[in-house]
Amino acid sequence: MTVPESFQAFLNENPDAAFHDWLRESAEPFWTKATAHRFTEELAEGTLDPQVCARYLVQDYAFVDSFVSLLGYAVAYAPAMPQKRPFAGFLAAVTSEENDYFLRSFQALGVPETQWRDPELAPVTAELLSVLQDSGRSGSYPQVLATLLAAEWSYLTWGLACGDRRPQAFWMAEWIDLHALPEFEEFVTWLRDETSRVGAAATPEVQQQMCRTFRHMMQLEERFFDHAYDPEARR
Ligand SMILES: Cc1ncc(C[n+]2csc(CCO)c2C)c(N)n1
Repeated sequence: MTVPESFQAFLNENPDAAFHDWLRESAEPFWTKATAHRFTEELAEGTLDPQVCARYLVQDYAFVDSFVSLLGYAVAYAPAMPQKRPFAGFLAAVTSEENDYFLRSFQALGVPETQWRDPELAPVTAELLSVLQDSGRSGSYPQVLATLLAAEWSYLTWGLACGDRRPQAFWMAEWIDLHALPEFEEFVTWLRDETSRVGAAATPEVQQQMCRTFRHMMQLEERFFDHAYDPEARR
């Protein structure tokens, strides 16, 4: 089944659909591959190889650092206080509790400081960082929304799919918790509604750009998980 190229055509076929439905469906098969990946399944089952987990977290620490800057752009570009507030609240959370999680995990997994502080970036990480940077510098609120929503909504989706499975090891259990907490779900639900509000009112050109960015992000999210298993793979 193919997804209509424009949001208007998608709406004609699905009159009750929201803009974010079009984004998600247009991002297949990557959406499903990124939200039901072997990595998150092994995380939930507690069978994830600590070395795979360490490799992932080192790259992700670099990712989250750039992600925080993108949230800063969201605060700047958001039209008014009702939108700035949720971004600012989330920004505060990501720069406090989450940073602490990474540092404790690096210690428990035996990752030396030189490695997490100044890691050699995998090609997929470098590509992700440049998408974040380009979105941030674009000056476009819709573009920032599409990028943030891809990263957040996909993580919430696998987080909720873990259900109540929590392995013994804190570096696995807490990584699931971070992406399944009610506060996180509340923020992502708000972000999804905000993206749909802005996307539905945007020009067809801006809608296309949001759709391309969301799909590209999802492709990179899948490759990001793959990399933890096969760091030498080149794609
Ligand atoms: C490659 C990659 N993509 C998305 C996320 C999701 N994410 C980035 S920052 C943040 C805030 C709260 O955890 C969340 C959910 C990630 N960690 N790594």
